[in-house]
Amino acid sequence: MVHKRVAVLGAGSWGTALATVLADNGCNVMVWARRKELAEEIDQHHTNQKYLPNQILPASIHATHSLRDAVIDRDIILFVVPSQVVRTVAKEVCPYVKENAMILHASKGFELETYKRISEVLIEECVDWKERLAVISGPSHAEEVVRRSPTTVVVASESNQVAEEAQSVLMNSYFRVYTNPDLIGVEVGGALKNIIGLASGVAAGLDYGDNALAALMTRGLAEIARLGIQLGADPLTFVGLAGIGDLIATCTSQHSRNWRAGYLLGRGEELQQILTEMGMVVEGVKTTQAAYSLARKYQVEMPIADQLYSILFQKKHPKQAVSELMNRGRTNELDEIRGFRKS
Ligand SMILES: NC(=O)C1=CN([C@@H]2O[C@H](COP(=O)(O)OP(=O)(O)OC[C@H]3O[C@@H](n4cnc5c(N)ncnc54)[C@H](O)[C@@H]3O)[C@@H](O)[C@H]2O)C=CC1
Ligand SMILES: O=C(CO)COP(=O)(O)O
Repeated sequence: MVHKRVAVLGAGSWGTALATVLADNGCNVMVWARRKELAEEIDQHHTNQKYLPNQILPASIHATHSLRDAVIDRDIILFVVPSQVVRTVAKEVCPYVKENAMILHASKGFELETYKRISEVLIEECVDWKERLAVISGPSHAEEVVRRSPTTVVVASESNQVAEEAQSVLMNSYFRVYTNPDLIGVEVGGALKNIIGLASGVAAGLDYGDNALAALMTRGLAEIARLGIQLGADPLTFVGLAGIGDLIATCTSQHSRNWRAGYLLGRGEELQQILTEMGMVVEGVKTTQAAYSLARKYQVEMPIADQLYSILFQKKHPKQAVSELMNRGRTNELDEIRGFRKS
């Protein structure tokens, strides 16, 4: 295995977990943390108590508060910050990133102002990155990865060589990495599953059972695929790890911040209060806004996303939203998946 020099930009739960995988694989890892105290905690005490409590990190992981120092002379730059701040971080590091460095990202969302995918945002900020960029996605809760619990992910790139290089750097005995050429589908699947994760949490908060969960996941996947196909994705990607795989992990796990936020909404708590108390990124909230607009732009039906939008931003009662979903006009399952609908 080639031992690369990697910068991990973002010291939240997922950045720290991916840093652990890379350190286990013998890479020289430098994590960038926005807060100086967190950089010092990771660098000197080998912990990240806020995001991954009670976990001892490999002592070989170093951390810095300086973005410039983090990326200088690194072979791989891995972006793992919340989707809405990718552009700012990319703009700041672009001048310091080594020529030919591989650019990876693991963020799951769209940029709200532009509705762009994260790879599109990265390329806009640094056009040179286009040929050497890949995304990591799939069912991978950070809390389980740091325990070295068996996990499978997918890396997608338009360049097969870049995808295979990323695969060989990340893969190990507990972290199995598949490649996929469908960058669009993998990014869209990773982003949109958070909407259905939130909706599944709402259903649990309302004390609905397995039937409702199965309905949300199945019909949720249909609407993810409908929008994804319009955005240029390969439909088969949605039956892979970045589609159904991540949907299962998010909709059925209490590790999921999206599921938890949805659960509390279903229990009647206020969105702002939930987000403040959680203190972690809940990507599905902004992704629901993006999907609401994208569905209209591309004229795609996304009834679950639409109802979740009304719960989140228009104070619709979750039970009312469920009633409206159940009482939609009659339809044919397969026509809907294919995107055909009787008016
Ligand atoms: N946690 C997980 O298990 C997984 C998370 N992801 C994705 O990874 C991305 C990052 O998520 P997590 O690490 O889980 O988040 P987190 O909530 O654990 O931590 C957020 C991180 O972003 C930083 N941050 C917040 N605002 C910032 C700003 N303005 N500028 C720079 N940094 C800022 C915080 O300081 C913190 O380090 C998200 O897109 C998420 O969907 C993907 C797969 C698994
Ligand atoms: O993407 C994830 C697991 O694959 C993490 O989901 P949450 O952001 O909902 O915790």
